[in-house]
Amino acid sequence: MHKRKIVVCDHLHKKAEEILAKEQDIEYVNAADVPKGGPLYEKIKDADVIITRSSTPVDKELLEHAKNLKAIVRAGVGVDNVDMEECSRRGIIVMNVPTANTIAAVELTFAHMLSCMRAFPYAHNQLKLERIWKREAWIGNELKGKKLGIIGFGNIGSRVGKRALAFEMEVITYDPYISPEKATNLGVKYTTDFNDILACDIITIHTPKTKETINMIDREEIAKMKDGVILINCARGGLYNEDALYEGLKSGKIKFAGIDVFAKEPATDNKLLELDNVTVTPHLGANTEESQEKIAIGAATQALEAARGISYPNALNLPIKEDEMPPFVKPYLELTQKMGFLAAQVNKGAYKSIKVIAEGEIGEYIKSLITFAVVGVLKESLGETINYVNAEFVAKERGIEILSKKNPETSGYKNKVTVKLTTDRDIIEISGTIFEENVQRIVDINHFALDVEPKGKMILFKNTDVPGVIGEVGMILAKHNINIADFRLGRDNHGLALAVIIVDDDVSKDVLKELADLKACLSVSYAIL
Ligand SMILES: NC(=O)c1ccc[n+]([C@@H]2O[C@H](COP(=O)([O-])OP(=O)(O)OC[C@H]3O[C@@H](n4cnc5c(N)ncnc54)[C@H](O)[C@@H]3O)[C@@H](O)[C@H]2O)c1
Ligand SMILES: O=C(O)[C@H](O)COP(=O)(O)O
Repeated sequence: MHKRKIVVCDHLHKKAEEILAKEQDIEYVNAADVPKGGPLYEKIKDADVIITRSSTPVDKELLEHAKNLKAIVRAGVGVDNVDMEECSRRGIIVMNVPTANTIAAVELTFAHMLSCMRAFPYAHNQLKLERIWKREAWIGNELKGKKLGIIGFGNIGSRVGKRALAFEMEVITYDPYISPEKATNLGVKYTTDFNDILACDIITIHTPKTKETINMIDREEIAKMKDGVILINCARGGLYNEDALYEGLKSGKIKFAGIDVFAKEPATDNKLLELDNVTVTPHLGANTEESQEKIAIGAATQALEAARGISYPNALNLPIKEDEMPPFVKPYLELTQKMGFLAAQVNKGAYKSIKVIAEGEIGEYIKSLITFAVVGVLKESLGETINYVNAEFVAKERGIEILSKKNPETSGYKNKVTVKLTTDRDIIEISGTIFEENVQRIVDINHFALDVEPKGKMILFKNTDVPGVIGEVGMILAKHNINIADFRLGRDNHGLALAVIIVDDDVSKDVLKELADLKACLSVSYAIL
């Protein structure tokens, strides 16, 4: 039996191994202790799926060594260690395991906040390491009554807000991507003015690391803050500019900072460590037994599903989210892919453009239809290496123009999709619709009206519409023991006809040649759907 290989690249809770190691169809490799770079590349060179945490940089170099990789499971939330664009270009699906570590990160945020308020680690060290009992040296402050500014009000930020209210703090949040009610319903003030956050006593950030959020707090922002402000970062290093943070802490403008994450990790030589008004932890936001167990179960289960090609839960770079679409859309997507595949088999040549025309309500899903059409067309030449993630990248790289048109007006069908494939040799246009009960039908090929189920072995036979042709075609097929399962004919007003003949048996090149040699034949092609 061919086994699919799953490699775990970082330390996970033992539950992951319990789930993965017992599966008969899976080759499980634990590479958590394998050094990054060459030794790890050796382990992952034939992996189907890898599971990583933030310590494995999933960059171009790693991907270059993982030629068989189909999916990556990031056992956690942040995917800033993953080159998403490169993964998409290569058709690799990236998933994360959101929410499993939310509470762990929320509670660590409070650990830092309280530690900053009471200089907890310094008092602790003085007593424990120096055996000095000096109570008067450690006068702290209380959370009660302080104003907390939360940047990013997602899973973690919102729960930090909820708990801060229990500490009787005044809470305000800045997150332009949520509805204000998400905050106000909890009793948290919502602002679109970042200055309101900068005016707070304590500021904590809970956004992902993106182009927009890197250096979100820099010298300029720190200058606007209250003297003696406290800053917490349990999200990602670099969201607060580390040089600016260092200067602010050194000058006393920032009274204390609680930092779990660093721009470069491991951060053993980070200059923030020299200061005596920071509390630091080595990226422990997700490190609780509870959170790691949940993450391990989630990551292992997702990796199994992906390795078996069953599903891709929490996929981040899939352009199509089928579960968010109304049920009528899916059959159209499938039909569109089949029409693309049929078009590519019938119109062989160098692809110039792929156009999708959608009529009716289905037009709302034109982007997804395009993806499916492109996958259908390119599957003919690229086989299984093309998928919904890399389809448009690959098409662009090959210089294939992708065109689309939405037509709210319909031409007799409630919804209709047309795939038009232009190659250096020909143009083919195939239209299809879905009838009641999800029945897929091709209703037009190059302006010949037809009614064909897109399924099985199909001969497309174009001829001058003269008597006797059907008989001649039937005779040739019978002579070669090819059984006709269905015969559909489209005719135009110019004396031409197009037959789509569905057959039960394989059709050889010789048979196609015999058909092509018939006097009335204008073209013949063969496709298997
Ligand atoms: N220290 C750790 O170990 C640890 C653990 C878990 C998560 N994290 C980090 O915390 C981050 C947040 O996690 P989450 O689960 O709450 O994610 P989430 O996606 O639920 O929330 C992120 C929030 O940030 C907001 N946001 C994005 N860009 C913004 C911007 N420019 N300004 C303001 N808000 C913005 C989003 O709208 C969203 O509401 C993760 O991306 C991860 O990097 C760190
Ligand atoms: O983004 C996350 O989920 C956290 O930063 C945890 O990262 P880790 O899995 O490397 O601890």
